[in-house]
Amino acid sequence: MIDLYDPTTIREADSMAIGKFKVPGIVLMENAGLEASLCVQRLFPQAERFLILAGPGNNGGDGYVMARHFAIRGLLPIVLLAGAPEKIKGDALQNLEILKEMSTPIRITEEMTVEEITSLMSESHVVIDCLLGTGSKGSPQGEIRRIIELLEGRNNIVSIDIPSGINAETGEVYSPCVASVATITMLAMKTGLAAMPAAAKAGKIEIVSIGVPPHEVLPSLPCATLWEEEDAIATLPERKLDLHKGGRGTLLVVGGSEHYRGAPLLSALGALKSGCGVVIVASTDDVCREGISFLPEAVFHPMKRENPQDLLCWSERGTAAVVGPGLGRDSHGASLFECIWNEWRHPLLVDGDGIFWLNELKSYLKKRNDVIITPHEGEAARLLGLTAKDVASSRLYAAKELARQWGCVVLKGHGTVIDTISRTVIIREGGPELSVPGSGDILSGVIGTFLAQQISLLDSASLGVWIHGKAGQFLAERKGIDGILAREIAMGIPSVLCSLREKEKTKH
Ligand SMILES: NC(=O)C1=CN([C@@H]2O[C@H](COP(=O)(O)OP(=O)(O)OC[C@H]3O[C@@H](n4cnc5c(N)ncnc54)[C@H](O)[C@@H]3O)[C@@H](O)[C@H]2O)[C@@H](O)CC1
Ligand SMILES: [K+]
Repeated sequence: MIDLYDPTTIREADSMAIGKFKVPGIVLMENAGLEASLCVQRLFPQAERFLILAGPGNNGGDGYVMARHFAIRGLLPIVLLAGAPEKIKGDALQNLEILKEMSTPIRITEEMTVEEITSLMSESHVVIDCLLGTGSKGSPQGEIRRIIELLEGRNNIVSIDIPSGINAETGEVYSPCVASVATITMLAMKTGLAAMPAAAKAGKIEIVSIGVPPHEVLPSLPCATLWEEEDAIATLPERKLDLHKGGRGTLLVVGGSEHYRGAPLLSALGALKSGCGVVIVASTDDVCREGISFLPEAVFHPMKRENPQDLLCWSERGTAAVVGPGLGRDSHGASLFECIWNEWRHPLLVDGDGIFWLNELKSYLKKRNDVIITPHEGEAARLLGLTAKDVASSRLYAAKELARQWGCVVLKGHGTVIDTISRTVIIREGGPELSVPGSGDILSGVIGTFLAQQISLLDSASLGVWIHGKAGQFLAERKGIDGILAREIAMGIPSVLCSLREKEKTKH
């Protein structure tokens, strides 16, 4: 698990290092710049010529320290001051004054032609982006904007702390924005570096010390966490030797309609391939009849769509339910959804058409605190009254807002965000191979399986998304990212689980 912190928390940690631990700010900057310069050399051992683009704040200050340390090592740094050099103050100014006494070239970009700047960019082995850091606000303006535009298309940029032009809190990407091959970030990882779309601008991320132990200055609870394999291993349900299929959970899947017959079957397949004990597919007569040959391991309950209460006969045996895959948008779909939402007494996952009905019927629904909703960006946008573009540009914010309304949300898409108001998890496993029809149905079954085994909402959602993503990744490695069928993702899940269990054994 990688802990993530927003810029406000990082600023408070810097203040604590200065105030409580009495480490002067200029010493923090010295450590940050020295460590960052060493890190750049580890990443580019052959590089000799470094172009340091420095903005007016302390991010620029880190750059002057880096330039000095490159010069000490006999390398060739050049510093370009971008944007209002008269604004430079404090620790950054002091480091600039030191550098001015040395022979390192320092130039002001406003006094240079585009050709001069771009040829320096091309001649350098590494361009170092110290334009904007965690103190930046909104889209880059003025001279900094012009310089970022000149960086477009270069593949030798390393950003310091964050790529200039991202929002380090929300993961938003402004225009223009630096796209880096690596980002060297100070003290701890920023939330915006892990969240899409900004994560795609950061490249490889390295964390360097500012000379104080992070746990001494950062709060014990991070603002968000980035899940890793060890988290999936730690969350796996226990498997005793005398395990009975009831111990693997009993999941009710409610969905399917005239035109969407496959969705509940794929959800059930996802559940069975994730180790669910009993899966009951409650659907139309047709789906149940045809479903038996597709998935004989499932139990089928042909629904009386005019009498949704009939489904509640599974309340005794069932331990969780998924409602929505292919449910349909006719009045039967509405009454089935309303019945399950208001009367099902076990944890519930709402996906697909269930999310449509959640939005339509919200004023008729009882308050529940045991529900996971799994919208993609378009569905999230409808729930929030925003556009899909708004949601895509600020996924962390959208997930938090949905969690405020519904308790636990899985905002699907690359860099899935899971939010329960008090906790935020980001999962980066999986890629474009997962954007295929039925992939979300499989995911609903995977998460439903863990919910049915009494794992918490947050852990069920995180484990389900991680495993689904990893199964996609394994497939992509063997078959590429095009032409994957949703059922192949499900078929890959046992190998993912097996590899997690193997690693679990070696840990004990
Ligand atoms: N003690 C500390 O606080 C430490 C800070 N460090 C560095 O300091 C950075 C934060 O420094 P600052 O708070 O000075 O902030 P920044 O260096 O991020 O930038 C603030 C400056 O940029 C200008 N600016 C803000 N938004 C802009 C925009 N959209 N377009 C153009 N100009 C804009 C502001 O006028 C201000 O002068 C960190 O990212 C890190 O690199 C490190 O040196 C470690 C220690
Ligand atoms: K930067």
